[in-house]
Amino acid sequence: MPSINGTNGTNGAHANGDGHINTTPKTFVVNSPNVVYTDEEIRSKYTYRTTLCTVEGDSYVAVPKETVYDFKVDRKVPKTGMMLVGWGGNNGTTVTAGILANKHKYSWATKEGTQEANYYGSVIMGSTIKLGIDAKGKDVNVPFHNVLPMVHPNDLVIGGWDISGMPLDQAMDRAKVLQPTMKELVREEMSKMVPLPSIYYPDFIAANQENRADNILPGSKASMEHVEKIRKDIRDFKAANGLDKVIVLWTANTERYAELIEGVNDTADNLLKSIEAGHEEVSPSTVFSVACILEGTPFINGSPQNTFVPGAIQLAERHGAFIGGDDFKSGQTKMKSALTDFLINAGIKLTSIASYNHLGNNDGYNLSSQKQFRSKEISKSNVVDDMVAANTVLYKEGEHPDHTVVIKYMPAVGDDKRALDEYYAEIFCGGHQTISLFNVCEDSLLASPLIIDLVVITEMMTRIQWKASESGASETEDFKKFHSVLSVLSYMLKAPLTPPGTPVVNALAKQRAALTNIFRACVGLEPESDMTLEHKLF
Ligand SMILES: NC(=O)c1ccc[n+]([C@@H]2O[C@H](COP(=O)([O-])OP(=O)(O)OC[C@H]3O[C@@H](n4cnc5c(N)ncnc54)[C@H](O)[C@@H]3O)[C@@H](O)[C@H]2O)c1
Ligand SMILES: O=P([O-])([O-])O[C@@H]1[C@@H](O)[C@H](O)[C@@H](O)[C@H](O)[C@@H]1O
Repeated sequence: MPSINGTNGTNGAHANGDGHINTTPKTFVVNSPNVVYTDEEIRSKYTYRTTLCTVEGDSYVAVPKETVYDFKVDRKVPKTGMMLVGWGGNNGTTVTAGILANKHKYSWATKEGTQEANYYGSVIMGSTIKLGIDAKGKDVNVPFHNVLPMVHPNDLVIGGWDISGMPLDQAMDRAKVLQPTMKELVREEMSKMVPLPSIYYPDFIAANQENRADNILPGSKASMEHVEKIRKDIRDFKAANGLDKVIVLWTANTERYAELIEGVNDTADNLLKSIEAGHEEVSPSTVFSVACILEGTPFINGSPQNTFVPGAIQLAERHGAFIGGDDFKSGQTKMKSALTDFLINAGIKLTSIASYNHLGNNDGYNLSSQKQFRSKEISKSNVVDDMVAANTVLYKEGEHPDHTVVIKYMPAVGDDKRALDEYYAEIFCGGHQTISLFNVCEDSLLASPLIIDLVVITEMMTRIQWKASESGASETEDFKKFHSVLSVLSYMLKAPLTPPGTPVVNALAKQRAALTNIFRACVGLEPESDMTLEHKLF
């Protein structure tokens, strides 16, 4: 029976960094009547169990509910391109250099000794999931990357756009993120990477970015020419590199919010008309999203602005194109979504969060402009809403902790953001707990692995289809794709975009569990409940 394997999954012994030979298996196959493997695909029959609650009188009645789904996973790992908007920025250059260093298995001298390339900070490449238990009841864990046949980041072909035409070796120097010894190893390859010219509508990003804008397409407002040029860029990149698939990800500057205007961006047709008419409220990121949707290329937004205006979401749904966002959840906010979850679920009443940071990179420079800061303030502030609303014991309807977000631009610290947070909470019988955090986040080194996770998971989602078993659908047809809005990406994002009308989950543990358990379901495995009854009932 074939074992599950990513392109680089290994099942054999391998040496750890310290030379220790580890013989623990890294791949697995599920032996179940509900799972069928062929060379082309994995089919699984999965019973999804939930509890339906209805109010009767002054109480709930909870009824367990079962829905049986068929999942189908295409096992062929495609040759995949990653096109970054903002490729010449701190994140774009850092993720590119990091992938090259891993691909070539580079190591470099640092003051602490020799550093090997790795994918630390990537949930897919750097973490494991519990597969089950062995005969002695001991947990068995396998690399997350081997749960399904995913693209290996080493195999990604990288390209993209930037309003700055600086070749990537120089842009990497401008970013001031990576060790010189590492940069020298990738410099030659990076010097041959030059961003494609991009669209630049000055009003959407800080005026202080104008000096970078030397690599721009004609036109300072939305147009169908811009849409078609971006579509052609994607097709040309795909053809030039013999790619099966391309994923586009926005890691360009944070834009101001676009005003939501009826008749302009409220529907797909109105948005297309507004682009045609060059409406000034259509942002570059929305133009990129429309181009990708029309090209059938998944588009992910790593920044906080409202790229996905209602018309863009409707267009994605109409075309069955995948979109996801918003705003990488890399350090300060990731901590917030974990700490808030822990405090509130421990019955501790969080009453205020003071969330300050300063940073000195170009992102911080752009965010020093109020309109761009406002986009970030929104994404950083809403991250606790679901956790607060879920605890009606601590919080009355509409009650929530005070929450302040401050970001300051301090050039001296560069990409090494300083996050200072104070969490203030009420505890037992009038007590208080004050948690102060000082968290130095090397922002681009935290964001780069998230870019990889977003791209690899998005590509994987394009190869998963489902149908409700009772739907009467035939064995071979009527399989459907997941909804166009990939809320499964939420773990990597501050302000997760969800299908219209569906709830937003920000709690970090729930987000990871959703991703893990959906992938487990695709190979017919139950969610990991952590009940470990085998260790309690004996
Ligand atoms: N930890 C993190 O670094 C982190 C976390 C969450 C979100 N973000 C967001 O990711 C984005 C990138 O962060 P960064 O540190 O790389 O910023 P950066 O300023 O270094 O890079 C942004 C790049 O985008 C380019 N650009 C601007 N407008 C463009 C356009 N219309 N088309 C193409 N390129 C364009 C700029 O020239 C620049 O090279 C920012 O929006 C930031 O808020 C970063
Ligand atoms: O660390 P995190 O909150 O996830 O994300 C970061 C913010 O703390 C920072 O203020 C901002 O400049 C970065 O773009 C990024 O958004």
